[in-house]
Amino acid sequence: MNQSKEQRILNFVLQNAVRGDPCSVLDTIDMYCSQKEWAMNVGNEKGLILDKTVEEANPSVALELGTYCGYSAIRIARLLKAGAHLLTVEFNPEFAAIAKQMIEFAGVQDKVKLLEGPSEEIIPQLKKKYEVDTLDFVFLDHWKDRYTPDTILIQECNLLRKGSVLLADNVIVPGAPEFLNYIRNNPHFQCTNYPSRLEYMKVEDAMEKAVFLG
Ligand SMILES: O=C(NCCc1nnc(-c2ccc3[nH]cnc3c2)[nH]1)c1cc(-c2ccc(F)cc2)cc(O)c1O
Ligand SMILES: [Mg+2]
Repeated sequence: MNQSKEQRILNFVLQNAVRGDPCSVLDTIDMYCSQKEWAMNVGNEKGLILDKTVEEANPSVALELGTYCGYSAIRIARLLKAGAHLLTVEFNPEFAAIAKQMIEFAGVQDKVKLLEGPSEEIIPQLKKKYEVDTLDFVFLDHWKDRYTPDTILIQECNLLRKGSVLLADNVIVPGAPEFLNYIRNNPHFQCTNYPSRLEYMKVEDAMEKAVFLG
């Protein structure tokens, strides 16, 4: 049975990156996906916006929706302070299996908890089952039509506190118009747009930051 693209990316990392070195894993994924096969990792250009937002938020508890191969989970985890952790949600079992291996190879597995299943099921379990009080940072990078319902669900589950930071990928391509409309017209959020490029392409994309005002 021939390999999936995600398996080829993982194999390229296992053979070419430095075990235990997150930056080496990120650079190797970016090299493969810019030279050999495009893949929907946040990439290095939008990755720098993600880095700055995570550093500014300096979260104790972070949530990522949409793990994919684990690129942004590694990107976030490498910046977390001692004792901080990232919960990342992946719906697709094949993606989850690849991401688990990628995260372990990068050596950040102690900071990352990979949760398999649909976000709409997992979000309501975060307080009781995963012992979350509130989320300091949320990275939205899953199905674009889930950004709005999951942002509403996160609020309904009382998971945000004054100053919680949401960052959404792909608000131009593939696009999340309903989310932009929802979040920019919501008085409980202070929004900032960060124009960028679609990963590995000369195509315009953007990220949207939304700070919860309480
Ligand atoms: O679809 C994307 N990302 C989503 C993957 C995912 N990985 N996991 C999930 C999940 C996780 C829990 C869930 N719970 C419920 N639905 C769920 C979906 N979704 C995506 C697509 C593109 C893209 C751009 C241009 C193109 F021509 C084609 C594609 C670029 C990007 O940066 C993306 O992030
Ligand atoms: Mg994305």
